Formats: sequence, C-alpha cells, structure tokens
Amino acid sequence: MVRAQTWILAKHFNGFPKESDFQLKEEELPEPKAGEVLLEALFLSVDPYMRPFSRVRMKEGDVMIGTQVAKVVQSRNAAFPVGAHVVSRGGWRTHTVSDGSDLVPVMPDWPRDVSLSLALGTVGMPGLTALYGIEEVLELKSGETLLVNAAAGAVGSVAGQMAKMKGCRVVGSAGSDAKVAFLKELGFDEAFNYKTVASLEEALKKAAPDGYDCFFENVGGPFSSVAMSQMKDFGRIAVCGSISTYNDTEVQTGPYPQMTMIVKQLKMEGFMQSRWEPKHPESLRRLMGWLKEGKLQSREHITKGFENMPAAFMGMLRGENTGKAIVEV
Ligand SMILES: NC(=O)C1=CN([C@@H]2O[C@H](COP(=O)(O)OP(=O)(O)OC[C@H]3O[C@@H](n4cnc5c(N)ncnc54)[C@H](OP(=O)(O)O)[C@@H]3O)[C@@H](O)[C@H]2O)C=CC1
Ligand SMILES: CCCCCC(=O)/C=C/[C@H]1[C@H](O)CC(=O)[C@@H]1CCCCCCC(=O)O
Repeated sequence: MVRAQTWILAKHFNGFPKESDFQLKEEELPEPKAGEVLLEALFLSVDPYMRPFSRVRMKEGDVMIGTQVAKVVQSRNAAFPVGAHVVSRGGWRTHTVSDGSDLVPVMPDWPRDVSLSLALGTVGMPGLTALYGIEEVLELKSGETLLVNAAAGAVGSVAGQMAKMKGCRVVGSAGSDAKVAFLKELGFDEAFNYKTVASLEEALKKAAPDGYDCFFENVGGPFSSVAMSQMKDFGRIAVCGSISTYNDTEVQTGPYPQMTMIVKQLKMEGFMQSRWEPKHPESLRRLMGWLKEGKLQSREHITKGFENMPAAFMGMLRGENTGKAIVEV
C-alpha cells in the first residue's frame, strides 16, 4: 500500500487564489491491477491554465488538474516498465495508479545531461505551444518584427528565441527589470518592463517605430488593445493566452477590437498546441536539438516540495517565475 498526497480544490475562489482554497489530502492507493502502473511524481508543472480551468471545469473536492513527470515504480503494463519516465496528466498528486491511457513516455533517448523537468517546459507543452504559435499560426518570416508579452515565461521565452532564429526583430515585455535583462541575454532586440514604463503605447512605439508584423499574445486585457493599435496593416496575431484576465471577478469589456482589425485588416487566431498533436514527436526532437546546439536557452523557476504546490501556483500568477515554473517533489 502506498500513501499518496493530493492537493484538491477546497473551494471555488473568486479573484486571486489563496492557500485556504486548496487542501492537502492523503489517501491509500490500491496495488496496480493487471494493465496498470504505479507512478511516483518527480516534477510537477505549474501552469496558468489551472486558474481558469479550476473555475470552469472543476468541482470542489476534485484533485487539481496538472501534468507531471513521473517514474514508474510498479508495473503490470509491459508498455511502461519499472524505471520508465512518463508525462502524466495525473494532477497535483505524489503517486498515481494509471492504466497507461493518459501517459506519454518521455522522448526516447532523452539526454542524461538534460533535466527531465524540461519535458514540462522547453521540451514539453510550453515549448510546443511556442513552436506552433510561431510556425503554424503566425507563419513568421525572416525580417518581420514580432511582439511577445509575458516574454520571460515558459512559452514567451521560447517564442522569442525561435523568432530570433528565423531572423526576425523581436520585442518583449515582462514584469521586472531582472526579466528584461534576461530577455536581452536571450537575444531579444528590445525589451521593457510593462509595470514601470510611463506609457505602454510609447514603449511599444519606441521599440518598433514602424509597427509590428506579428504579435504573440499571452496577456490579453488592456495590453492587447494597446498592442493591436500598433500592428502594421495585414498584421497577424496568435492568441495563446490571456493571463491578465484569469483572476478577474467580472468579465472585462471593451475597448472592442473590431474597428482596429477592419482598418488594419488584421488576422487574429486563437490556438492550443493539441491541434498539432501528430507533429509532437518531431517538434519535440527539434526543440531538444536547438537546446543541445545552444540555440535555445532554457530557464526554470523551481520550488522544492510537493507541499508548496499552492504557493508555487500563486507565485507564478504573481510573476515570481522567470522561465518555466516547476515544483520538484
Ligand atoms: N494556448 C495554449 O495552448 C497555451 C497557452 N498558454 C498561455 O500562455 C501564457 C503564458 O503561459 P506560460 O508561459 O506557461 O506562463 P509563464 O511562465 O509566462 O508565467 C506566467 C507569467 O505571466 C505573467 N503575468 C501574470 N499576471 C499578469 C498580468 N496581470 N499581466 C501581464 N502578465 C502577467 C507573469 O510574468 P510578468 O512578470 O512578466 O508579469 C508570470 O510570470 C498564458 O496566458 C497561458 O495561459 C500556455 C500554454 C499553452
Ligand atoms: C482554460 C483556459 C485556457 C487558457 C489558455 C491556456 O493556457 C491553454 C492551455 C492548454 C494547453 O494547450 C494544454 C492544456 O491542457 C491547456 C488547457 C486546456 C483547457 C481546455 C478547456 C476546454 C474546455 O473544456 O472548454
């Protein structure tokens, strides 16, 4: 018998979450039956979508949604032998019994000198999101100017670096001076702290006086309205996320984008990486290749201890992470 710890949604929260909205529970897991495996979590992902998802798709008492890199510690399923590493959608749990249907083996030949936690970040879902946003949605071309917001995070930092690899001019915004310095290290041409600039409009104009061909949108809300007004005619916008609205207690209204979109003849498309699932194995190989060649830098913000999942989640929503937010069990 294994005692598993889980974090459950104790209470539906309005606005910014607090520690008491989550509850740590213990349960005894049954031995795996034929076809099942027992997993032990090594790293857990801390993602923005957990916030809106908990509101629209979860009941009080549900285990918090999430992915993790886990090790198979008992196996009655030949596809997942003991010692194998998998990405599991088991949620905020230390141990999980799974029939294998929700498991994805970590990429074969994962290099020994690359932390497995990157399977939740640069060589995982956020990296794939950046890649498809740049290549499939924006179809970014050499010489174009790209704006990325939340640029020092898991998705934004990969999107910006990919754009540099493609020969683009890249402007990034982030919420601290340290993050701005990080963006410069990554090769961004211009970067600014959106919390301290006197005028967002002026900062965007100064960074790209001729406007933006493409916008990798992670933030939404008022940032989005200001940025949209600085797109070039026929500009393209990939709507990846809207984190500035996830804790809203009331739905935000206008300014409405239609007039700007008509006058500038913009194209705007929302997306999730799951649309291109058949391409994932090849895309992950490309991301790992760039990492190993030193073309892609990866930073993680690691919080130690499963007991700190809520703190890490709230910290990410406050912007404490540079790079991918991870909890190491
Ligand atoms: N469509 C898809 O398939 C996917 C979409 N996403 C979306 O991409 C975005 C980035 O995700 P991810 O890279 O994982 O997260 P990050 O690693 O970027 O972490 C979140 C960051 O968002 C920023 N942030 C928080 N609140 C605000 C706010 N009110 N205004 C502006 N910025 C804020 C903070 O950085 P700062 O200090 O700069 O404010 C924080 O560090 C999110 O919107 C997420 O929902 C992510 C994965 C998949
Ligand atoms: C729920 C709001 C999502 C905001 C954007 C975002 O961060 C999306 C992330 C997805 C990522 O591609 C991997 C996922 O599992 C994320 C969440 C998908 C939620 C889909 C909800 C659809 C629904 O049930 O209506």
